Amino acid sequence: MVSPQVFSRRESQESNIEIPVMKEEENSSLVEVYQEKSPTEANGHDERTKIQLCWDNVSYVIEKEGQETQILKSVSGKANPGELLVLMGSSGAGKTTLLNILAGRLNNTGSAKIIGQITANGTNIKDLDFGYYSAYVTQEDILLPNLTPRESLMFSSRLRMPGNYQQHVKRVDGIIEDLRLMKCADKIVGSITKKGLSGGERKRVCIGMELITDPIVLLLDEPTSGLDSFTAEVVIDLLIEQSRKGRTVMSTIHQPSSSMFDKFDKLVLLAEGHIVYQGLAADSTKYFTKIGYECPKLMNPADYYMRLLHIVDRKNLTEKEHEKIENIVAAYDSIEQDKGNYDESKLEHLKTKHLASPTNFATQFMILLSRAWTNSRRDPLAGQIVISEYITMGALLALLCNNLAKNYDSSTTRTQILFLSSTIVSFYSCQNSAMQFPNETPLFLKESKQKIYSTASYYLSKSLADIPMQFLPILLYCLIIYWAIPLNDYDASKFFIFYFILILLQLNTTGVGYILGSLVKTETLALALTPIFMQPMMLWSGLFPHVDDFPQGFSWIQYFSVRII
Ligand SMILES: Nc1ncnc2c1ncn2[C@@H]1O[C@H](COP(=O)(O)OP(=O)(O)OP(=O)(O)O)[C@@H](O)[C@H]1O
Repeated sequence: MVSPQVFSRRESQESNIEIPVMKEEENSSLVEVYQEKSPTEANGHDERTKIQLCWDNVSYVIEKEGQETQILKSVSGKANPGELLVLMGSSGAGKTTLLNILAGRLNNTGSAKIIGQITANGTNIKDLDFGYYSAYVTQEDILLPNLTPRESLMFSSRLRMPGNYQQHVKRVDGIIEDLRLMKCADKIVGSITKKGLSGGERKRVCIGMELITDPIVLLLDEPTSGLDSFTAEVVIDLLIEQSRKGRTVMSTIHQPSSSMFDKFDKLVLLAEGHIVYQGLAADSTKYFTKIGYECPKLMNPADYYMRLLHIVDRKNLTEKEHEKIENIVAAYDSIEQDKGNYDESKLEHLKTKHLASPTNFATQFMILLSRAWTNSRRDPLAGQIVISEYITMGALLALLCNNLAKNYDSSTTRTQILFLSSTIVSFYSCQNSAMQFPNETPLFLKESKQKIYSTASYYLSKSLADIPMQFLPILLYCLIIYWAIPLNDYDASKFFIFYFILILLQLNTTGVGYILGSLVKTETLALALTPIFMQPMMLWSGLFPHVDDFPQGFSWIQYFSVRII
């Protein structure tokens, strides 16, 4: 077996797009040089496995309020190994839908139906665990903001691939080199609020995260969106390089520059759910000239196609738009060609393989704990805010109630302070954890869909990594109010009981916060949702009214409250 680097060195000297096939004698001599297992080998893929992905008469039908809408209209086509195939078309033409169907990310539901079949080397992808062979790079960059690219890739490799530490390091170094990430490998990824990597670097890291498993089919949704034309071209160059390693690379692209367009191997143009061109990108202008739509000489063909296929209002097509699309579709349909059938019979028949995590629960937990801890300790501001919240509230309470002990009838006030303490802990914990979660939900959903780890290992590791930043502020709060007021005799054991009860409450409401945070997509919504959920829990916590005064049959509700007294 040969490492991918060997392939890339050999192939970079080749200018055409032929898929390199190694001769047996070359292969065996290289085995002696490269004793290390390549990622492909580690994943169980044969080094020479190549996939032709075909889609045959695929339709996607949505049913809404009794009305059926056909998003994809019986489209057929194929993507070959060793080529970069680009999907283009006007907004809403169905590019992402097709890509998602090919990736196996869309399934039949009550309101959506997929018709037709998708095959990989002639086998229906439903009969394969296609995730084993393919990878999908989403339009959004799904990365943890406080990790570096090297750390992100390393955690991903350790979670997804077998091997020892040295093998993971080697694999990650190879990807960093392949994707030209050397300069930024040890910089923090960053986020909207925290400066980090540039858009192009971030996108390359996202591609690297998917290349960790050495997929044979690489699907990408608009990897160049939001990038300037130069950076976008760098991304395209990298995708071409990846395809030359024998991968089948398919990507949707918005508005490529003309020099970028010239680099595409194959082009699939979509209009209103129909494929209207499929073939060599370089031949597309000739084809459109032939059917009566000549691209002006000095115009970027990509711009021309976008204008030609542009529809102002999809629901109300003008007569002119309707006629134009009908003509282009009819011209394409009239071409006699084998559009969606598997024709690379020399490619190996794929066997059903199942995605199985290479790690057990304990390993997943340890890697996830280390990742979550690294990510959260690099965000000191969040911790500082939580500490200030508790210290401020503790100090205010201590200031107002510090002569409580002198007051002979202070039991009511003590009860109120206990209630207030439980409210503070519940609110802050719930709110802070709910706000954290929307940022991590896309990563968690993506990784759990890829069956990289179990939900339990993720939840446990996350809760444990958050503990220091949650236990410490509560300890500071207790130290301030318990002795300053004082809430009890100067008895250390009672102090720890008080602290312990607040910690239990904190763990509980943090869990509630995770649930709320996972229900919404933004921090703002999570913030808005917290009081809606927490306020009723305060209402029936037993302070007003007392549990004994609850309506008959409702006493159970006290257990769903922030009650600690
Ligand atoms: N589940 C769905 N329910 C209703 N409509 C849908 C659904 N999925 C897709 N659509 C509609 O199908 C059309 C095609 O969507 P798709 O995202 O595939 O377009 P696109 O070509 O990728 O567009 P863009 O370039 O703007 O991302 C759009 O009009 C979209 O609103």
